[in-house]
Amino acid sequence: MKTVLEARNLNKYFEKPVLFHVLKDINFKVQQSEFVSIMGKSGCGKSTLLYILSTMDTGYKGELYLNDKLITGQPRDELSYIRNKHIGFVFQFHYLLAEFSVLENVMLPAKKLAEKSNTEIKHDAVEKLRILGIENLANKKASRISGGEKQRVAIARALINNPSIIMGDEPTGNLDSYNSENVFNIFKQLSEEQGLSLLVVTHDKDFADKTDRIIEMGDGSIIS
Ligand SMILES: Nc1ncnc2c1ncn2[C@@H]1O[C@H](COP(=O)(O)OP(=O)(O)OP(=O)(O)O)[C@@H](O)[C@H]1O
Repeated sequence: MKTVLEARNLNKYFEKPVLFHVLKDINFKVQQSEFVSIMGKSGCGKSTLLYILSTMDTGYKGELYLNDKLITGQPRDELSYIRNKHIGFVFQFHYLLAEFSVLENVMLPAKKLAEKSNTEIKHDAVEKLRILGIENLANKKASRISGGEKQRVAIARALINNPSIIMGDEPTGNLDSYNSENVFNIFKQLSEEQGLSLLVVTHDKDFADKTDRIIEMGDGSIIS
């Protein structure tokens, strides 16, 4: 089985207002096609960990590998490239551009990467919308669709560059139970059918119980 993401001995300290050891010897792997959730009480360090795993925060000790490549210590522009190319993000709030169409929103990360023509990007974006069952929304303004639809558009946008892993920070935190289940089913399908790995921070026990594995954090450590 191929390892997509690996954290080795991650430690993180906040220095202000007082020295605080927020992440303590975090070690884990996420395999290809694996759907993993991270749970733990408020303040135990989940967001801090996700910020490091997503390559946004470089102020930590230990090593981070993506597709067996050492990420730690890479220059800032390389990290930005890696983030855009290999990691898809889905947040609690969708951060779609309200005045842009659904299709334009989905195309944006691929335009930023600038490895394909506009025609190819458009074709890919329509394909992602089709996978999510919302190709009929392509030309609607992002401000004119429902909350559940917006989150599906956000997932399509996260998929546009064919990432190795999708990271989610409370992706169902703002949704009702019907739409939460919908998002879960989409993630499950992506892992099973497209071989995508998923790593999702959630407070939703029902959601986490259905994933392949739960990483339980407590007080900055992995406790199970
Ligand atoms: N920039 C910072 N400086 C100092 N302390 C911080 C900083 N950011 C977070 N913390 C502290 O680090 C700890 C972990 O915070 P973090 O946001 O990672 O927790 P969390 O598990 O994601 O919580 P929640 O579930 O409420 O989102 C908390 O005690 C928080 O107060």
